[in-house]
Amino acid sequence: MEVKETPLPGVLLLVPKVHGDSRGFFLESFHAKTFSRLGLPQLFVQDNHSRSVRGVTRGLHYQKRHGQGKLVRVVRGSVFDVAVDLRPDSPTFSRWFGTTLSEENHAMLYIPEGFAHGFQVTSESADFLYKCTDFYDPQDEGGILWNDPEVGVVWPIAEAALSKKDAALPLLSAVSREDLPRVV
Ligand SMILES: Cc1cn([C@H]2C[C@H](O)[C@@H](COP(=O)(O)OP(=O)(O)O[C@H]3O[C@H](C)C(=O)[C@H](O)[C@H]3O)O2)c(=O)[nH]c1=O
Repeated sequence: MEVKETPLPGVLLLVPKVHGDSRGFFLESFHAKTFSRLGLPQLFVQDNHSRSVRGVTRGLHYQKRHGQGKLVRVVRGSVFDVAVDLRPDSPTFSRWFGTTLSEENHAMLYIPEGFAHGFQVTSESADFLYKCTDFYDPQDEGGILWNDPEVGVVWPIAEAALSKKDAALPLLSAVSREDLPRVV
């Protein structure tokens, strides 16, 4: 597993070793001992799979009190994946980091609690899989608008296809401190 730090402390880019042969390839997408060695969580309690078409932008989401660490990857197609630091006292508060995750590069991103997460599909369709360190709690959801100018994410596709919920998310400046992710 190749591990690269990002400009956001705690957000890590992970590229698993790919064992290719005439049949195709094999890779380990998660290994508790490797994660323990990297200081990453070993316990993920929920796996998710979403499929989206080109231009769909999901996010920027987080959970307020039951923050979810997320290990995200793409098994078909490609996305531009983004993490935004929403830890109020962090020196990188409101800073974002983005990278392409795809079936070609096999790259994974680990996004800790305290960050908003979102992605935009850059292929015809994309299958997005991720592991979460806490359970989904719809009453605990928070989010900020995908194109909040204060955050300034540079998305590959200007015209995002959004859910009604995401189109109505607030700007970061309108989110009170108690509605930001709780940092344990
Ligand atoms: C997140 C989630 C959703 N759902 C149900 C609720 C809705 O009936 C349906 C779609 O939910 P939503 O529109 O919130 O899905 P996304 O827009 O992909 O939300 C996710 O988008 C960004 C990228 C994230 O990182 C979060 O994991 C999550 O907020 O799935 C569940 O049953 N379990 C879940 O864990």
